[in-house]
Amino acid sequence: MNKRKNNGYKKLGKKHKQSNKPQGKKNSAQATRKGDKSQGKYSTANKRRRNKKTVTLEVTCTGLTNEGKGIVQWEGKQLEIEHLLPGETAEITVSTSGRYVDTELKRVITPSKDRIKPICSYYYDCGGCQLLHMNEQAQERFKQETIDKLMKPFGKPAPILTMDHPYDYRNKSHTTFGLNKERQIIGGLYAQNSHQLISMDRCLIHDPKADEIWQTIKGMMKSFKIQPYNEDTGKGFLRHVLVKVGKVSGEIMVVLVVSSPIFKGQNNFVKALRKAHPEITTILMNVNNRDTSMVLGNQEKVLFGKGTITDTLCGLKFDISAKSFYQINPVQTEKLYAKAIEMAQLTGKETVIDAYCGIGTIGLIASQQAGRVIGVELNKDAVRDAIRNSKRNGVKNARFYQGDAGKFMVEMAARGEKADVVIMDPPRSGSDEAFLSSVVKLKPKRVVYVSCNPVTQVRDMKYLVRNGYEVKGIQPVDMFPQTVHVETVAEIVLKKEAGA
Ligand SMILES: C[S@@+](CC[C@H](N)C(=O)[O-])C[C@H]1O[C@@H](n2cnc3c(N)ncnc32)[C@H](O)[C@@H]1O
Repeated sequence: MNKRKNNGYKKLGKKHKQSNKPQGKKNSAQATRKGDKSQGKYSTANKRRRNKKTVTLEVTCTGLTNEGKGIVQWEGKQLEIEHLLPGETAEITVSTSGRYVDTELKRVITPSKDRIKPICSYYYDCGGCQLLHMNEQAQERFKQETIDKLMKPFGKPAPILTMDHPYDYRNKSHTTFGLNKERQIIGGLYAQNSHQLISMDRCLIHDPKADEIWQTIKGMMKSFKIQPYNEDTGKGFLRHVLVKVGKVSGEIMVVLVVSSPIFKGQNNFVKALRKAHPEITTILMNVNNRDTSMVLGNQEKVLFGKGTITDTLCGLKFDISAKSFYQINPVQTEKLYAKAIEMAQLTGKETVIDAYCGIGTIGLIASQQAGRVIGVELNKDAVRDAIRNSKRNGVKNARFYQGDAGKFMVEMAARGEKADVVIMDPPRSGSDEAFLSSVVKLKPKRVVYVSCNPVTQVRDMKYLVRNGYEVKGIQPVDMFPQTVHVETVAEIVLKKEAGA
């Protein structure tokens, strides 16, 4: 789509493919069929490999990209080197083929004082975390500087809210299974940007209980004659295990994502899993028989328990379904939501729209200080959870609707309805013009924008600023320690002249 026509609402393309491994480690993300597909045709990739020229260089890192990669200059080009830190000199290899550039960190010659030995032995292969080679202060500095740089058009963000114990925080994990060369069952995570399975037994940011559970399942597979699913052949049964943990309630959901609805020995399997882990409160089977990188399919069956878990956040209780979104770091979520509610400046009278509301968490917390709350969310299961959560918490002034938030807002604006505050928390792709143009028509006095992707947030905030709003404050929250990701919440207010 034409960029001008689209006002910048388009996907960004990747110019160079770069892969780097430190200390001469082999490139772990050697593309499987699927991995290759995502980067272009096989023939192009093969041709590229044949024409590749490789040089070894000694370089000095001058800074970090927003993705935490070290920046070095070479022949007038900026190269991005994974796991290299500012000020470090290092030996790297640069392989070129046409316009493609591959880089690899071979050896750090003068290490930065910020460099630490990663405490995870899978770090350089896995790719799930990107900052384990930096100490905590350097991670904090990197995140703050990245957000400061991106948000510069709107003023200086507040200091990032960090986490005291930045491990074990993920309340949701999904594990994939496969066979190794000896045809033994392995389980773990995919290498970054690939479908190469990295066998592991523990992820330091997962809830430890979740890792124990999938390890048990892996151990049970042989005796229950359960084969791991093979994406290339479409054969096998168990694709993934999804575990959701209620950090406050202790309730645990296990979802067995399988390729077929026929689960032989299902009852005995459930019995044996519950015996090994009596702490599991519900077990589901999700059937995903599509050739897709999506974890969950549409068909779901409860094998044990109520099919949801309940957890407590900001003093309210929330039911969470397998397919519903729930923030993955509840400790930091409480800080994030507290900031969002503070920025909304509610007095008890306002009409608040909770857009992209998920299971209704922000809206229901806001309802305690608002006149009424209207929530809108695309995912049917999440809306069902939100309605149930409203009743469960005795909330009388909140309504939740299923649908596209943009379309919902267009219809609200067309009916001439009013809203005082819009709290929006879209997915990584950000919001869209339909939604934002309707915000401009509805003229809420305040917009509180929660985002897990500051790049799309900046794009959307620029739209609002061009159309009568100003950004009053930005609060980054470290919801994803050890990774490059940061959550931000922004306070955006209608300028007096625009509201008149
Ligand atoms: C980042 S989550 C936020 C959920 C919730 N606010 C929370 O804090 O838990 C984004 C939510 O937007 C929903 N979503 C994605 N696209 C949407 C759309 N076009 N309209 C409405 N909701 C959408 C997703 O299903 C997801 O629940």
